[in-house]
Amino acid sequence: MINQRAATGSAAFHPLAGLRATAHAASLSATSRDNEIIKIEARGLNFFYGKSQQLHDVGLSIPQDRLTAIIGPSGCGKSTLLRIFNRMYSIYPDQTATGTLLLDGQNVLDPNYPLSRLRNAIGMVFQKPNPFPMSIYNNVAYALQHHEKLSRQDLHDRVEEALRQAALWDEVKDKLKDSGLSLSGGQQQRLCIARAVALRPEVILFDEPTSALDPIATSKIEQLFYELKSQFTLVVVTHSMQQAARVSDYIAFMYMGELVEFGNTVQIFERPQDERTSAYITGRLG
Ligand SMILES: Nc1ncnc2c1ncn2[C@@H]1O[C@H](COP(=O)(O)OP(=O)(O)OP(=O)(O)O)[C@@H](O)[C@H]1O
Repeated sequence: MINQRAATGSAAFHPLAGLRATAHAASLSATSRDNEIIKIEARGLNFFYGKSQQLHDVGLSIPQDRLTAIIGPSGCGKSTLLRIFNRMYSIYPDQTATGTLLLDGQNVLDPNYPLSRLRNAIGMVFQKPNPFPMSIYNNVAYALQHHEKLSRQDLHDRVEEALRQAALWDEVKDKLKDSGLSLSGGQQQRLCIARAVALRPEVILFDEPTSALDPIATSKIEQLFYELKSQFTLVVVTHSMQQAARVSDYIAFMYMGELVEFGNTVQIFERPQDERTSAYITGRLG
């Protein structure tokens, strides 16, 4: 595997199109998806809400320690696909997924696959920041205490580590006992990210994580993605093509329940292979 981290970590932005600057583009074109370690792989994935099929034969490979953006018009199935990755749909009795979904080569749709393993491996951050109605400290400590037996000092260290990873520590270190709900929207979302990373998952799913935030808060979260992907595989559903161009290494373009195209970000924007992808990124579809 060719290591792209150095290039992605320092990536500047293309002044016109929002695509990353030349150095990063060169590294992407020199590295095909085949050279990546695949973290999640879907094969022949179908999804049904009751009898209504909303995903059709989806296949894709999500590389480890990269950011993959899922884009496409409203209702094309982006969130539905994301929620299969952690089997979140399975709490609803009428929702069914068929096909194969491999996490590190093991099929998580197999009923024998331990849900606890999936919960440990995959964290999720939602569109609307949803801190628990408790202190900033306890928002992060709560799940940790239930997952692991930690001494008081170790718990504190893990909370601090997670808040630092979410780029929130400096803003909250003097008010850890304040309510999580007293923070701004952007800070609340970073608190939710801290809550997710504290459990040390391998993959973090983000469902439209910035669509409820202002541009400055959005920009902080986008910067954070660069830090996080050195340790976690990130999958981000976004409505914003500009955001996908700014932050992603790979893009999955969906249309009407199908995965139309998957490729590295520069290829998708500069050389889309499918007419529907081309129409979407140029604003003719959507
Ligand atoms: N609980 C549900 N029951 C029945 N159909 C649903 C349900 N949730 C979503 N759908 C349908 O499944 C399709 C895909 O929805 P999904 O939310 O995955 O799309 P999306 O691409 O994430 O959309 P958006 O960008 O608007 O959030 C849509 O046609 C939607 O109406």
